[in-house]
Amino acid sequence: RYISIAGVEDGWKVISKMQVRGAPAIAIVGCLSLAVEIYNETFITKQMFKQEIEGKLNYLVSARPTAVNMKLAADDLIGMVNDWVEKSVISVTEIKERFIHEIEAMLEKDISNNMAIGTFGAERILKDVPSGSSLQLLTHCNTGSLATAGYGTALGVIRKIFDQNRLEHVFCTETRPYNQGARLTAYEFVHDKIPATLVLDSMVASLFKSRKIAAVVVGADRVASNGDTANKIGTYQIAVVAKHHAVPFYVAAPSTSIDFEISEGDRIEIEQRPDREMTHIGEHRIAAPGIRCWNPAFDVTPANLITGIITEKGVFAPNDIRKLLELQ
Ligand SMILES: CSC[C@@H](O)[C@@H](O)C(=O)COP(=O)(O)O
Repeated sequence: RYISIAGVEDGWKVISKMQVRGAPAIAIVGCLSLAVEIYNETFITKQMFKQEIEGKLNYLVSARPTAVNMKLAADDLIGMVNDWVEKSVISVTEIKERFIHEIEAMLEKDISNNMAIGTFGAERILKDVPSGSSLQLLTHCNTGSLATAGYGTALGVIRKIFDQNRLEHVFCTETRPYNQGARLTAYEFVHDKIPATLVLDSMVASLFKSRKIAAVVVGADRVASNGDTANKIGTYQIAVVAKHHAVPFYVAAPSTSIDFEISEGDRIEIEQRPDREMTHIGEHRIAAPGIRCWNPAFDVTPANLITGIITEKGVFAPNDIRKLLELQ
């Protein structure tokens, strides 16, 4: 479904209600909602522009707390505006135009990041299988075109392996309780005619036992500087089970999902979602009335369960992710 977004208030709502979701898409839609809002506004002074965009970007950051992309985008944009404001040669109109241009550029940058992640990830995963043979993968949640500006992160890696005719099959988890796997990832696989099978979250151990899964590849909402990774609830238990079955476990994430200011995963704020997402499917109640619920939207996979973090700059061992800073 297409939903019109007239400004920041709409942007905040679609993010908070998860009509738009996925860490990169949250940042891009949030920032675009601000671009739309200011497009027809006239600013008298640079200070007025600066104050307005700062307040509104920080408001957008508050829509969902775990994914870091919106926060990093807000910090970058605020930093840029501060620089431009200090340069007295630039008019407020020019600052506004540059600001909107920077936001539009996020779309193209995200797609090119995802293509690079796809290439690096495919290369790494295929290195471990005999040349010319095809492989089976598992993914969790949705990390595709519907979670990014296009192509996808973990799903981009899967697309790349498929494009190279090396994908025998991919399994996607249902991803309870919001069912991003069943609703979105499955949709993208069917749409692109990628050979795929849906499994329940509780089937992963059995899947590893009964099928030869070459690797797990998932996305990230926030990677801490020690490589601990927050991603959709259920990711951690897949990583534990993957370790038991000696299945390599990869996180695919652009540098816009890496938070070098957070030292370890325990410091990442985990969003709690409403009980209703667990107790109901659509309008239909499935849980016994009166039962209490615990509904964290994300969990943190410790770095020692992660084989590699696939970024647009290459694949890093989780404890080496800080090397990415040297490449920026
Ligand atoms: C490229 S999207 C990466 C992550 O944002 C994704 O794996 C995920 O956990 C999404 O959670 P969601 O609650 O649907 O926003």
